[in-house]
Amino acid sequence: MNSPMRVAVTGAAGQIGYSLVFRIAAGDMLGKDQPVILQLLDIPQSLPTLKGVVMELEDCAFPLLAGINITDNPETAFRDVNIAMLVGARPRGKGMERKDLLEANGAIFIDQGRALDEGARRDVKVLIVGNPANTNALIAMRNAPSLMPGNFSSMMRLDHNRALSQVAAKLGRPVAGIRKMIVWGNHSSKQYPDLNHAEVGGDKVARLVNDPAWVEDHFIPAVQNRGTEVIEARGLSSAASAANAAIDHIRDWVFGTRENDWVSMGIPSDGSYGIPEGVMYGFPVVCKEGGYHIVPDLEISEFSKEKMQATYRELVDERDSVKHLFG
Ligand SMILES: NC(=O)c1ccc[n+]([C@@H]2O[C@H](COP(=O)([O-])OP(=O)(O)OC[C@H]3O[C@@H](n4cnc5c(N)ncnc54)[C@H](O)[C@@H]3O)[C@@H](O)[C@H]2O)c1
Ligand SMILES: O=C(O)C[C@H](O)C(=O)O
Repeated sequence: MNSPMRVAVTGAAGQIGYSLVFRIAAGDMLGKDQPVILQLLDIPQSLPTLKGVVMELEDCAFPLLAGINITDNPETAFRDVNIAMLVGARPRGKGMERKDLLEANGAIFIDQGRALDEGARRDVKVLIVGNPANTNALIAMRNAPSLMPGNFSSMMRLDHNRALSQVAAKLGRPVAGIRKMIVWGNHSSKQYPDLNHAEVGGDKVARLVNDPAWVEDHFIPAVQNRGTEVIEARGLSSAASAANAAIDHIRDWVFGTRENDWVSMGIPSDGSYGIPEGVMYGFPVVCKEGGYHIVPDLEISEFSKEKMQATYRELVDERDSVKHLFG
């Protein structure tokens, strides 16, 4: 058996937390031979609820669960962590855009960035889920100057999985056969789900779909607006699918993406594909040996370039509105 890995989850008493922590403890994220210690953070008002979650974790008698700590102090939560999943933040309600949450949520990521900087392992993998995830991730990263930018990521995987699912349904093919999907940019309604490079069974998805109107008028808006649709239907934002995407994101980052495929991750932009440095942007990445690289040399159409720049511009606007929160 390996020695335990420490996994911090913030907002652990919330909806996503309730779907996430049980799956981590069951070994769905780090493997069936990897013990975990859960370091769960929430605000003082939510600690009574969190104690109930801990009781249930105990009652599952998970063989891989080597310890549980709960706290309302980010420094305690992030001490020596290998993985930090920053979920805790307010969700949007009906009629809101995710960026409307910046005011309420942005400041959370100052203290959490500082606490990661102070206490996390130097090779910590940080995933920001709390919305607006890309810009919150930028705030955390900018408040953690002693960690590398590459330690930080934001979640595009739910959008990526939604896009896979839309294509699988359109083609009547198993979702596992669809490869090389991309969701570029911001986790917002301006994101750009791009199926131009996607393949199934060696064929190009775009050729099999053969319906540009479906791509523009159905596929792209369906993926962009799926979060809103879930909120309309449930009265609450996506939780189980978000937790599932967070597990997929970390699992692939740790163990690598499958052969001949890639995933979408929000990562610090480095100038690739005409996206200047300075934002957290969804790119196609291959993960390997605990790291990742952006998939190079993809041919980008004029239509795609325009959409990629539009989602970039929104990220710049978000960044400019929270500059005062950077360390
Ligand atoms: N990136 C994505 O794809 C994606 C998908 C779904 C939801 N989200 C976002 O994830 C966040 C959480 O969603 P949820 O449905 O679990 O919400 P929720 O309201 O059910 O839970 C949020 C939890 O965070 C806690 N919290 C608030 N401030 C905190 C702080 N400073 N430190 C620690 N914990 C804190 C709350 O007490 C609560 O327990 C929201 O911002 C939501 O919009 C992102
Ligand atoms: O839409 C939301 O606000 C929640 C989440 O970001 C989602 O995409 O489901």
